[in-house]
Amino acid sequence: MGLLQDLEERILIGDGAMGTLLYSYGIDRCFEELNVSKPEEIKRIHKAYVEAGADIVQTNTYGANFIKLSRYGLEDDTKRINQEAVRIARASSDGAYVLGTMGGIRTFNKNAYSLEEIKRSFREQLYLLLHEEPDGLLLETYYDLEEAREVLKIARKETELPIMLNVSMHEQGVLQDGTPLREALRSIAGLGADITGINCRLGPYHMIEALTEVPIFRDAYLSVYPNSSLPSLEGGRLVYDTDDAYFRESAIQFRTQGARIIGGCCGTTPNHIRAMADAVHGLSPVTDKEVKIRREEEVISVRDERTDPGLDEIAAQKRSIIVELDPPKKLNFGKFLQAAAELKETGIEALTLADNSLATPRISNAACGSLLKERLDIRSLVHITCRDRNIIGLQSHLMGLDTLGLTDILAITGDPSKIGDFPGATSVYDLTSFDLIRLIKQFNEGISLSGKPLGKKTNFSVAGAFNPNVRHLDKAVKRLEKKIECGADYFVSQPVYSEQQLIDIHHETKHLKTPVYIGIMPLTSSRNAEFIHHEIPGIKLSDSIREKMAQGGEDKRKQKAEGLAIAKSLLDTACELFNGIYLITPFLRSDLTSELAAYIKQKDEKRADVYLH
Ligand SMILES: Cc1cc2nc3c(=O)[nH]c(=O)nc-3n(C[C@H](O)[C@H](O)[C@H](O)COP(=O)(O)OP(=O)(O)OC[C@H]3O[C@@H](n4cnc5c(N)ncnc54)[C@H](O)[C@@H]3O)c2cc1C
Ligand code: MET
Ligand SMILES: [Zn+2]
Repeated sequence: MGLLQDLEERILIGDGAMGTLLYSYGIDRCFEELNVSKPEEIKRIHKAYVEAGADIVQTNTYGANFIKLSRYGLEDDTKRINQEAVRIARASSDGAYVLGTMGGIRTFNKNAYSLEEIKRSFREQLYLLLHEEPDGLLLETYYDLEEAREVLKIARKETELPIMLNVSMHEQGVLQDGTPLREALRSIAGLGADITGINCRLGPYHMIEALTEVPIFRDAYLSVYPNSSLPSLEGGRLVYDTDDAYFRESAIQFRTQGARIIGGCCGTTPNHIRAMADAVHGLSPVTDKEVKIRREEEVISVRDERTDPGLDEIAAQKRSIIVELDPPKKLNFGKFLQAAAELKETGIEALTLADNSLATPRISNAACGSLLKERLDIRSLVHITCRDRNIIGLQSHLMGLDTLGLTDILAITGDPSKIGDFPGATSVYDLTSFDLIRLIKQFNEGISLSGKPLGKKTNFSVAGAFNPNVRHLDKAVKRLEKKIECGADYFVSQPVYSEQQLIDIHHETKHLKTPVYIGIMPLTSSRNAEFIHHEIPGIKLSDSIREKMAQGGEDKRKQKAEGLAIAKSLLDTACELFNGIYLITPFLRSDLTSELAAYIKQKDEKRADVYLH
């Protein structure tokens, strides 16, 4: 009898975790490779599950695909690892069905691998498994519905063997893109999976609750493979609680919810499987159930009114000056506040607050922005890098900024940590700057990264970074276009040190509908000029600028005067071409940027005079 005919009659028991039982071989090693190096061990585990009552065993091939094996340099062994896996499972199955297992690749980050790469890797493993003639396929732990659908289409085309596809929920009843579980499973059944359900990430409680909202489909059986519990971290290892009695009770409830295959995922052991097999032994499958109607989706229409126009809106209409003032590296806040107050007097629109620029810790810019707002009524443009926070931290930070009323954000990748004070520090990069811009705009719709309602729509206006100091300006502009597609409202550029470059940038960006704040940073000394010329990638100062700065010698007043004269000359051109001016304060020298801001104001007033008379 085949698996599907058997399922018509009765509930079948799946096996439990493989990976968890192999932790003793080292948490960072490739468990699938053990099919080749320790086949007896894998056999022992399969046998233990069959003895415990599993009707179905899955091959130890969860990550035996090109993408995952290449993390261990084992991609050339894909064939052998998969071949051996089916043979081992068959040899230890004692008549239980053997399913060739393939695991999902994508987690929350769709960009980590392209769909094409995933499909190629999947196809290879699929053919290898099918060649060994398993009794069916198990596609499991799919967090990403798009990926699940795509690989299922491939598998369905290639084989008539039974296919089970299990997704993993982001949270109870919802996938990571916000799709309700019910819809996700329905769509999988619609693509021809014979069995569909859930596995991993959550334990029995949330899976039972989630299944109450899922009907018993006509065209596919339901499956459920819970984790044993939430894991805790002990001595660098994930440790799961085990409670067989709880699993016995849970199996009864899975049956009530219409599950036709009941197994276990991470943390489960043969004891859990035995408990569940005993619990449903001899009980007929449930074919009818009352489906809980999902509570109405929370409708979010609340949005705080914005009191100020966005910095993009201002620059679209008139001169707008923003000034970067880096949060202090030390806990003395006085000089920073004093500089901010001085700059405020010049009538600038906002201060921009870097996020640990040059990968060096500074006082949190959210704290600085909040203080500036409260004490000096200054608007802040808060930079956010993708370097220092994972997607949990980034979302928490965004919620915090909204709570503090800091609604202007510059979304950037961040300087590489190896240039900073802590060269060995890990860099997170869960998101790219494109993803971060998209995420912020999603917050403006009141929706978190996972598609969960935030209870309120945020009101962020988002800038992207623009680095024109590259060999191919057109490529940099293409990045801007992509950032606009992601939702960027305007751009803020790296400093520019040549009039011709200002003209070129204007020419290349004037088709964009979003304003550009062009960066101008006064030079402070000849050494500073030489450093920028030789050590900052992409920036080349003209000979005449370097000579002028060199003429200042060691005389601080002369240096200042030269630096300001050069910046003013650049501003003469920049102000003709761009409404948005971004002045960068070097080393908290707000005397320099204050003077430049005043210079622009004066020029603009003069120009208005000319225009009026
Ligand atoms: C206005 C401004 C403010 C900044 N503030 C901070 C800050 O507060 N904290 C901080 O740590 N860093 C800051 N940076 C530095 C910035 O994060 C780094 O320069 C980073 O390497 C580039 O990030 P991005 O967001 O500008 O570029 P992205 O467009 O996200 O670029 C990401 C990657 O692509 C590369 N790239 C960009 N353009 C091109 C191109 N044309 N061709 C090929 N490759 C390209 C970049 O080198 C980078 O590796 C700031 C930069 C700017 C312009
Ligand atoms: N079924 C596989 C195992 O138990 C994968 C579980 S989900 C990461 O190892
Ligand atoms: Zn799992």
